[in-house]
Amino acid sequence: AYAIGNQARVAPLLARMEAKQIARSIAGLAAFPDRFYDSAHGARASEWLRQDWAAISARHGKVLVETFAHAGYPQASVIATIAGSDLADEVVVIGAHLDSINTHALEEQGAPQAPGADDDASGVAGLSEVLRALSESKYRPRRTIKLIAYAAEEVGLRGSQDLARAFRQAGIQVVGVLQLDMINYKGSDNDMYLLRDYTNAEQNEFLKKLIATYLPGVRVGSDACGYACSDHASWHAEGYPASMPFESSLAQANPHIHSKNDTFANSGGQAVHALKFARLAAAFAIELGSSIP
Ligand SMILES: N[C@H](Cc1ccc(I)cc1)C(=O)NO
Ligand SMILES: [Zn+2]
Ligand SMILES: [Zn+2]
Repeated sequence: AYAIGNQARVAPLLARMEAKQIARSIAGLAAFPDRFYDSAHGARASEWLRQDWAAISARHGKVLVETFAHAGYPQASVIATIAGSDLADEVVVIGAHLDSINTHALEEQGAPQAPGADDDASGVAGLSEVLRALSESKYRPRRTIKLIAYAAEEVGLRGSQDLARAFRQAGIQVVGVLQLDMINYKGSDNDMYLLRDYTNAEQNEFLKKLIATYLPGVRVGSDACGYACSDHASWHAEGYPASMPFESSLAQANPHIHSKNDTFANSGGQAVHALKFARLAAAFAIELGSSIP
């Protein structure tokens, strides 16, 4: 059952999370000409993130940062693992995708052709801020927590499909998955829209309770993609509980995505919206990571 019982730990940790850190990470990722799954840039972005996560988590001392290579293309997924204590064989996953589309446009003086600031540097940057908060507080969960930046989402959820299948085949007990894909463009009145399709309804209710408990004032709606629109669907397909809180309603989604105009400036030039999602992801990881079994 979903329990909320770690307020004493979660509240101060959320308070230490900052929009400016998320903005820094978005800038680092959006600076690549593209993060296409099959380009040299895309492979370099993966290595950049591995190094960034290793540096962020060094002070924790018990975070393992590794890459997961995929067959057929150079971009690797990046995984940060915080090993659990007494329930270590149960795993909580929070994810985002590292790759961007490739516009195949001529490079204009090296100007980024596919910065993917919102789709999905924002989600990866949100994970980086969760990692920083967990590392600085030296948090030790009961269950194992994995932060995953997936390769190759834009070309058919290929990175997360490899990972979800590998976890299923290894019989890994994933108790919950949260996907952050596009979290920084505030296009609608509500702050978050929980996707109804390819997700787990009970876990979505738990997310609403987490928001009510830890994110007062954040307004939640729901919507449906109508298709497998991000990596949560890969985990759902393997029978794992998955959820995706989205930045806006479908109708008011960021119009700049999948173009060279998906810039940080076009997502408002700040990461205040993304911070809400990063805090939700941290609360999800800690409460599910340490709840009573
Ligand atoms: N298809 C998704 C974008 C996307 C995701 C959810 C919704 I609602 C609308 C649009 C994508 O490009 N993910 O990388
Ligand atoms: Zn996309
Ligand atoms: Zn995306």
